[in-house]
Parts: sequence; structure tokens; C-alpha cells
Amino acid sequence: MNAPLRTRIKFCGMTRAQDVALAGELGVDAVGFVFASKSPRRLDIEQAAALRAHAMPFVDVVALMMDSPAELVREVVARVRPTLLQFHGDEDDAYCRGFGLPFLKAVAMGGTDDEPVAARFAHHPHASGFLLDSHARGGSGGTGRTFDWSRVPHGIDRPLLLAGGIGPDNVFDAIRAVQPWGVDVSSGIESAPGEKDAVKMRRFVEEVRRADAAAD
Ligand SMILES: O=C(O)c1ccccc1NCC(=O)[C@H](O)[C@H](O)COP(=O)(O)O
Repeated sequence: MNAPLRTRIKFCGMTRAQDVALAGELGVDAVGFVFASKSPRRLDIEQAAALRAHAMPFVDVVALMMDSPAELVREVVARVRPTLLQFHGDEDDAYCRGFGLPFLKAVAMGGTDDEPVAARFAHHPHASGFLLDSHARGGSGGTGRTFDWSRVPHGIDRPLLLAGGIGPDNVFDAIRAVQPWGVDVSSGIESAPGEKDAVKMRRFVEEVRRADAAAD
């Protein structure tokens, strides 16, 4: 894919109505609701359905699952009405596509997986895109840690979202280095797990726009 004219932005791990509303005001493309059982940002279905009502038009709602029972995913789809699913565990392509929604697959960039990154994309031919995150396989996201951005493959025909340890202070450099289709941030715009910081959210968006304006 060509370098995008506008880098997409996803704010992940939202837990508060005011943060979801501000994301919309700032022109963020997607907000993520975490249903992974291990996460400090985990929502139950009632909380997520209430939060969903604060998402503005043209803001995608992404439901993030990690090796969740299919029954939970189906309930989230029915009651929260996400626009996309995101899978962070060992889910295979058939499972991921079985819920009637487009999905993103997270690819673990940490640890010691010998399979080349680009080859890993082939395991999920129906994924709408991939989120490259810094944790090791089997680990959780939302770590605030970066990985070596030079390992991001080029010339991939599906959207890549760069995640892991990105924040207002390094997102400009990250976009210049990787030219991803989008960037995903959670802890880098927080004051505590799940509590987003309005100043950091705004600065993050401004820095993405600055990187886009500086693109060759
Ligand atoms: O955010 C979590 O707590 C989480 C838990 C389990 C699986 C995935 C999780 N988050 C996934 C995300 O998409 C995060 O935005 C991504 O890992 C980046 O996090 P951060 O390094 O904090 O920006």
C-alpha cells in the first residue's frame, strides 16, 4: 500500500464517557473497548453499551478480545454493536471471521518468534488489517513499551496499525519512521489505566497531524 495521506488514529482502552466524546471532537478515527479478561481496562457489556452511545458519527468502535469464548464475542456484537473486532490472542482466521464483522488481528512483535513478520499475516487472509504490538506472543497489550520499528515490513497489501509505547512525545518520529496506515495508543494518553488525559489526547492528535503535514 502507498503511504497514507492521513494517518488513522485509534485510541484504545476507553472506559469513560468524556474520553469517548473528546476522541470524537478531536477527529480520532476509532475508539477501542477492551474485553480481555486480564486487562485493567476491561469493560463489561453494560458499561460498553453505555459508553458506545457517546461515540460520535464516523468514529469506529472496536471491540478487543483475547482468546475469548465465542459466546462472549457474540454477546458483545449483539449488545455493543462494534463496527470492528480486534483479536489479540491465538485466534485463527476461521474463528475471527465467524462473527460477521470485519476484524483486525494483533501481531506480537516482542519475544522470540522465528517466523518472519510478513509471513505471519498469511495466517489471517480475511483480516482487514493488522495491529503490530510490542508484547510477546500470549502476552497482553497496553504495556507502554515500544518495539524495534525497523522490523515493520514494507509493501504489505493490507493496513498496518503501529501500536506499543506510542505517545505524544514519539508519535511524530514513529510515523516518519514507519509510515503506518494508522497508529494505536492506550497508556501513552493516560493518567492511570483506563483514564485518558485530555491534554495528552489532544497533543497526540496534533503530533499525528504534524507528521502528516511533514510527509514528503
Ligand atoms: O490495553 C489492554 O489492557 C490490553 C489487554 C489485553 C490485550 C490487549 C490490550 N490492549 C491492546 C491495544 O490495542 C493497545 O492499545 C495496544 O496494546 C497499545 O498499548 P500501549 O502500549 O499502552 O499504547
